[in-house]
Amino acid sequence: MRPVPKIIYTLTDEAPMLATHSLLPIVEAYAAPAGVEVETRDISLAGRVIAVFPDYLTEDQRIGDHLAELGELAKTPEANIIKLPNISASVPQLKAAVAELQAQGYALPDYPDEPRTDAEREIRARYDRVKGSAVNPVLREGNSDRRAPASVKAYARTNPHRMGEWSAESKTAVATMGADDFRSNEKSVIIEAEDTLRIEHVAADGQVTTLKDSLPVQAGEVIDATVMRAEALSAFLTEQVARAKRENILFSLHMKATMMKVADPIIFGHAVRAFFPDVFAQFGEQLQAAGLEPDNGLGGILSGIDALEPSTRDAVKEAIDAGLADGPRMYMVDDRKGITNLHVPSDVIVDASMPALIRNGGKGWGPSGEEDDTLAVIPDSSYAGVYQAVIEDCRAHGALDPTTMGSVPNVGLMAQKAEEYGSHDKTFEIETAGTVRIVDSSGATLIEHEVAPGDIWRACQTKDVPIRDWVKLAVTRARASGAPAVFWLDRERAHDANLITKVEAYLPEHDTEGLEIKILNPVEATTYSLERLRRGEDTISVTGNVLRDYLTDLFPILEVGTSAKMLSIVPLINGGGLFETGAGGSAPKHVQQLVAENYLRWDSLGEFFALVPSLEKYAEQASTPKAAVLAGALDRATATFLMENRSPGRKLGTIDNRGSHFYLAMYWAQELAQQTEDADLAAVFAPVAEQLTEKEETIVAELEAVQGQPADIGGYFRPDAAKATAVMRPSATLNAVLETLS
Ligand SMILES: NC(=O)C1=CN([C@@H]2O[C@H](COP(=O)(O)OP(=O)(O)OC[C@H]3O[C@@H](n4cnc5c(N)ncnc54)[C@H](OP(=O)(O)O)[C@@H]3O)[C@@H](O)[C@H]2O)C=CC1
Ligand SMILES: O=C(O)CCC(=O)C(=O)O
Ligand SMILES: [Mg+2]
Repeated sequence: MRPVPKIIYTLTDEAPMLATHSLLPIVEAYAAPAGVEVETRDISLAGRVIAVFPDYLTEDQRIGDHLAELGELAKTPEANIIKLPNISASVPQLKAAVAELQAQGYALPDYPDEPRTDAEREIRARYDRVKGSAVNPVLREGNSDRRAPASVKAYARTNPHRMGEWSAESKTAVATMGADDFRSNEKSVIIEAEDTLRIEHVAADGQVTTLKDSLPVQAGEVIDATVMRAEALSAFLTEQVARAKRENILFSLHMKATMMKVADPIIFGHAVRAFFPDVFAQFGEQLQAAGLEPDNGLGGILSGIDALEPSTRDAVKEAIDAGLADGPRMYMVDDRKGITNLHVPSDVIVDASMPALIRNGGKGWGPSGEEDDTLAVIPDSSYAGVYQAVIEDCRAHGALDPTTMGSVPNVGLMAQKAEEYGSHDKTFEIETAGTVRIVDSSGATLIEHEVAPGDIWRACQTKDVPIRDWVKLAVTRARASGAPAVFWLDRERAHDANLITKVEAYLPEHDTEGLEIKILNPVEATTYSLERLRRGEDTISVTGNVLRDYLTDLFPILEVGTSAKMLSIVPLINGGGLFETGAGGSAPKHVQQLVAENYLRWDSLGEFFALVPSLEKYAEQASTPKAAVLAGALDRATATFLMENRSPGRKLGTIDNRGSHFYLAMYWAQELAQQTEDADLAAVFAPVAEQLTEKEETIVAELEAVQGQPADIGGYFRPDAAKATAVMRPSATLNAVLETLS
């Protein structure tokens, strides 16, 4: 028997999770009369921690492994999952979540920084399953289609967001290595037949150590390996610190330590060392002995500093202060709290931070709250040139204009952990000089690199089925939109050269008559797309997984001010649907604001946009035409919502997330009451529409009345459900109207 179709709404973290406490009851209430089944699954950071330690917890504390369950579901045609952003935890975030759960009575083990015993290694392995980007790669069993809906572009054209001015004299620049990095050392092969490979280190004396004994591969799969040279990386970072100081601009490092969860924290650690050379020259050994590694940032060192004996502790603090005073001014995460760019590896993630810098006229925030030009350091040169090209374009032509600019939607290759995003279980920090090689089952070496201690070696894999599907999706989108499609691939890069042969082989499988399809390297593609963008023209970017991540924040943030308003669909390869909400993250700053002043400025447009295709998919999966009626009405309601400008304001006194949900509910009910496709639904929703419309003033007043005082949600990573619901549903009038639907 086939499983009963249902929509799975994910419970995640931070702002989107709080928003769910208000929005989901509306969705459930509206779904019920249409016979649409909606269920939830908990994939929050706290939920995932709980799920991997059942043996440490009481029966009623346990949660099943919902992520694994959804990962299996995503491989079936029945999948219909609405995925909100979740925390991809860095080590400091993971430790904070564990501490909160322990304080709530969950007897979880501490996170072992340096596991020594087998028991500790086993605990660490469980935490490693939760760490970093552990959710998205499991659910993304399809490629990505992210774009700004036409209604959002129309809204931005008439209500443009603020864009900082760009000066031709701006000293803002991107610094990247260009040699001895991942891009320049990359080697790539296409696998001919299914096999199981292994990764080995061969020391100078011939001793062979297995780094990974089983790497199953399929025919047609692209396997790459590359290495970043530690010595060159250190020298490069030291030079950038000096350059920022010399040019008197802000120093900032932009990485993705949450997704590249092995390589990027190591690179982050190198940057901390480069910024504070004296700290590590003088106290490196003591810090290491106390487990205070720079990979978890300056914040990790400062928070564990009491482990040092008092005189050393004070001397380290002094040396850090001296380093901050002597070095260039640092780009700040929060200047009032003294949180620098190098405090926490997850605070400044490249996808969200670089566009924010560009949107702001190339200015970052310095230690005294001042705005200034910035040296943005992106060590690996694979994609850094994209940002440099945008910066040069803005310097030459000024800021982009949201009232006239076109759009750059994205078709991204991401299925089955494609490319760099699947590299973390194949990334190694090298201990001894020698070579690292990938060997097939016959013993033949496919790829090898010479390595030195400290080098970061990594392998990536990209399966053939996803590549084929990606080419098809690109053609489908080009046909549907009429825009040219550009594959951002670089013939000079080993992996990309292999992808180009596949793209050239698979394109003829489709009808491309009349379509404009190009292959350009990332810098050329940026320039080409920007020229068109400035002329108001649209250009589809067809990219690999990392550029997908980067560009689906970059262009939306420039075009419509935020990536929260993106439509983000993942047509799953086996026929199901995954509907991501927006393209941004879980907005920790918004939670701080809610707790401080009971105001949540999270914009749920991404959720509204995801619900429409999810309901359409449900209509098809469950043969329930009423679901399609709900979808159509929601689509029209969302357009009204945008036109009437019902998104949350940024500040107290306007409607926030909760008020925006009320308006959506009102417009949605009005549309359902008015439509003529389904008389039953029209009859059910007529009184709801009438009451919501009539009571608008009362409901808005009830929602606004709570603003301005602190709110208690009883936890950050795992709030108390009843408290969070009370905070997020403060309008008795609205709740009573929704109640009539149940
Ligand atoms: N899909 C996913 O699951 C993703 C998860 N993450 C995770 O999210 C967390 C935070 O990452 P961070 O780098 O701070 O990026 P965020 O996208 O969370 O934050 C950057 C800023 O984006 C804006 N923003 C994002 N979404 C919305 C929304 N719906 N409504 C209003 N504003 C929004 C806000 O700023 P402003 O309005 O001031 O511009 C916010 O402060 C991390 O744990 C990260 O790993 C990150 C990306 C994607
Ligand atoms: O999975 C993550 O950590 C972040 C995902 C992300 O930023 C994206 O897909 O745009
Ligand atoms: Mg992203």
